Amino acid sequence: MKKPVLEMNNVSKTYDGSTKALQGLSLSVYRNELISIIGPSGAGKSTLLRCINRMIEPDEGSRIRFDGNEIATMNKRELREVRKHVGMVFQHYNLVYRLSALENTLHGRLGYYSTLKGALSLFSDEDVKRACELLDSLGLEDRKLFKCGNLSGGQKQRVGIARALIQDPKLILCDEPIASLDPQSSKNIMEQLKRITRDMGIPCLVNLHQVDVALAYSDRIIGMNNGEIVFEGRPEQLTEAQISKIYGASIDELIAS
Ligand SMILES: Nc1ncnc2c1ncn2[C@@H]1O[C@H](COP(=O)(O)OP(=O)(O)OP(=O)(O)O)[C@@H](O)[C@H]1O
Repeated sequence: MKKPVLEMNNVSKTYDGSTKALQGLSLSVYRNELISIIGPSGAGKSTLLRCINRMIEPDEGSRIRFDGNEIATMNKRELREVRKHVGMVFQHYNLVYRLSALENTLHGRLGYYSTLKGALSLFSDEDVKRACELLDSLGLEDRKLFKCGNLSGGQKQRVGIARALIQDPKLILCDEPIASLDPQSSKNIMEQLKRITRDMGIPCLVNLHQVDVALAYSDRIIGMNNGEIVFEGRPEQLTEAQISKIYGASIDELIAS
């Protein structure tokens, strides 16, 4: 039987002792899967992604197995080791704008270097070569030495993807990766994520606000409402009634809003 890369069981997150952002949620993620997470604002999508690599600490009793290891109870050193293999792509890119696309990409390797070498940017020739190849493969061959602050939104996000890929990730988490992009750039980024999933076998878990994008690119869609999974299935299984259940509103209301 296929083994999941990520297995979440009974994961909860309560903020400030009262806001139940995640309520006993379970989810398995397999290789070669692009999974979209959709749901209204406040449903818990970002919290879910951030609990996976413990950028947010889940509640006690939550179980998160990644690549065969239990993350929820790991110490800091073990967690650092795991985080090396979990790439993250952010809505606002999280790039250092005064540095080049190449330097930002190389930052994805920092987990593999000593603090001193990293601080001095002493990256190996091999890593520099790989960073260049990744930027080439993402259509940024003529932008490698551009400062990231001077790149377009779509180009910035492709640098964000290159930085995630150079980590040698076993999983990529994307928190609203297209929320700040125009439709053409959004399409390009989703196609890149699809290519990564299909050709490199790296599963991507993607938070999205656009149902049409989720339908077009996902192998599986997770619908969340109020910290719970209220739909899980293939795009063709997502009916209008299911969409209303996820968003707590009719399709007409959603289109009008
Ligand atoms: N740091 C925090 N402290 C307290 N409450 C928080 C914190 N972060 C999130 N929440 C609350 O947890 C719930 C889930 O938030 P989360 O950001 O995960 O939702 P989301 O589905 O990603 O929303 P959006 O689509 O608007 O980004 C919300 O009620 C939110 O107000």
